[in-house]
Amino acid sequence: MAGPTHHALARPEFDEGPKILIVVAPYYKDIADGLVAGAMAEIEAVGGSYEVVEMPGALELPSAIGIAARMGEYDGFVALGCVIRGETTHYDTVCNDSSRGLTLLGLQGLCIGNGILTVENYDQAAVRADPQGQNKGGGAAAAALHLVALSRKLKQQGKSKGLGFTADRLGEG
Ligand SMILES: Nc1c(NC[C@H](O)[C@H](O)[C@H](O)CO)[nH]c(=O)[nH]c1=O
Ligand SMILES: CC(=O)[C@@H](O)COP(=O)(O)O
Repeated sequence: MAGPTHHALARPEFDEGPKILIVVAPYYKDIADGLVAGAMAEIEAVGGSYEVVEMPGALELPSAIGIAARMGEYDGFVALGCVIRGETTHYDTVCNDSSRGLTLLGLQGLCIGNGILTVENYDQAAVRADPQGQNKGGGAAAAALHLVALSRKLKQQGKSKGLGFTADRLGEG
């Protein structure tokens, strides 16, 4: 069923292309491939670069980002995967804990786009993963890029005002 159109922000602009880590769980491979394609295109569109790492399932994505963030190499992260409801309550665990993990990392200052689909069936996932469809991979990348842009802007403002910037992000300091 068609719903209201979502408003998308204009793409942020960068003097220096951001380096993004795409962390994907190819638990449903075709779905994951569509999500990654959409994310790659969005990052390329702003002159950014990316690397891709795979994890077994959505539950591993927050941990993988937490580990990678400690390297201090990436400006932002995109978490991609798909959770389809099964017969047991495991669906709720995977959906809720993957989302909670990403949110907690985000609140610590990491720039993360959440592109983990949480759906009832494969068809719902397919239309959301398709870069020519709902393009949720591209949307997750766009979210990460907007956070990177905000982070850089605020750091720059801090510098121009002669303020020290507190290195309180994971992987800094
Ligand atoms: N059921 C789904 C999973 N389950 C696997 C978990 O994410 C995790 O890998 C396992 O519990 C080991 O820690 N993962 C998905 O990405 N999608 C699912 O539908
Ligand atoms: C996401 C899930 O929970 C699913 O893959 C697991 O299915 P089930 O609840 O039937 O074990």
